[in-house]
Amino acid sequence: MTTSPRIGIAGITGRLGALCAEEAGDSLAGGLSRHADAARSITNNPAELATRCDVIIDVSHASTAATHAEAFTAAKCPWVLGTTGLDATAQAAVSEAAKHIPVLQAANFSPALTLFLELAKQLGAGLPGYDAEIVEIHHRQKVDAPSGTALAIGRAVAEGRNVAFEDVARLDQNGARPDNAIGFASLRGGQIIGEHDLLFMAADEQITLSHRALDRRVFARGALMAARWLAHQPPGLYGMADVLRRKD
Ligand SMILES: NC(=O)C1=CN([C@@H]2O[C@H](COP(=O)(O)OP(=O)(O)OC[C@H]3O[C@@H](n4cnc5c(N)ncnc54)[C@H](OP(=O)(O)O)[C@@H]3O)[C@@H](O)[C@H]2O)C=CC1
Ligand SMILES: O=C(O)C1=N[C@H](C(=O)O)C[C@H](O)C1
Repeated sequence: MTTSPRIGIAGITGRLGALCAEEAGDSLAGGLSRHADAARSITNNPAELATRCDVIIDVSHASTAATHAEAFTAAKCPWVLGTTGLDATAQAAVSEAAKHIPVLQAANFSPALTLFLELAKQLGAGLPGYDAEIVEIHHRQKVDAPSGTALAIGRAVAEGRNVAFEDVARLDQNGARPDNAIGFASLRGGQIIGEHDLLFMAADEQITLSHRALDRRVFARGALMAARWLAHQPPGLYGMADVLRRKD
């Protein structure tokens, strides 16, 4: 393989996929869409895209994840998966694929948000007994809620507290909060790119960690950084923190 891997984009017609294609520049080897367009090197066949690429960035739709897992595994093609909203079956297919090919799964490709997750874990560990709530706001077209990032933040807090996320997450549940609960609230409207707040609240003080994506390109640039790194890794399941920790 050359040092600049050939990159394919699944979801190339989408808001983020189109930006990833622009950021890939000359490295772009093709795209995947439900509507093939040979003139633009866009196929509707994931297996075909995989034969043309050294790595695929997937920012499409949760319903495609299991099919993509199978196709990219068969082609031995590294897979950067940024799509959110996967159900348990799709997530299991991702984990299975990572036994055979390099897979980098990240709900948020922003470098700052990646560090936010580490801070969330630290705050979870350091502030036992504080109520933790996550508020996220996105554009009116977003299909999944809570956002993948909000869920990742919740998982980081739970990990810091050494509790099982499934036991403490209050998804779609209001009412009184039991100890250790992690609450979620989602707002949708306009063209907001992505806002996440993590609040820790006690009777006598409160701390809030906030992230605002101001330009969707922050995700596209992070996805490209991840793809160029993942193309040279052995099979396994990676995250954005692995990319930021790289020594090169
Ligand atoms: N990891 C990260 O940093 C980020 C992740 N995301 C995630 O990336 C994904 C895409 O986001 P975004 O670009 O805003 O979404 P869009 O809806 O703009 O794009 C998704 C593309 O996926 C394709 N697609 C394939 N199957 C389906 C289906 N069943 N229903 C709808 N679309 C389908 C569509 O292309 P076509 O019609 O041509 O097939 C569509 O253009 C989401 O899961 C989002 O949460 C978003 C931003 C940042
Ligand atoms: O759909 C989006 O737009 C975004 N999705 C990701 C998520 O679900 O967390 C990341 C980002 O917030 C934008």
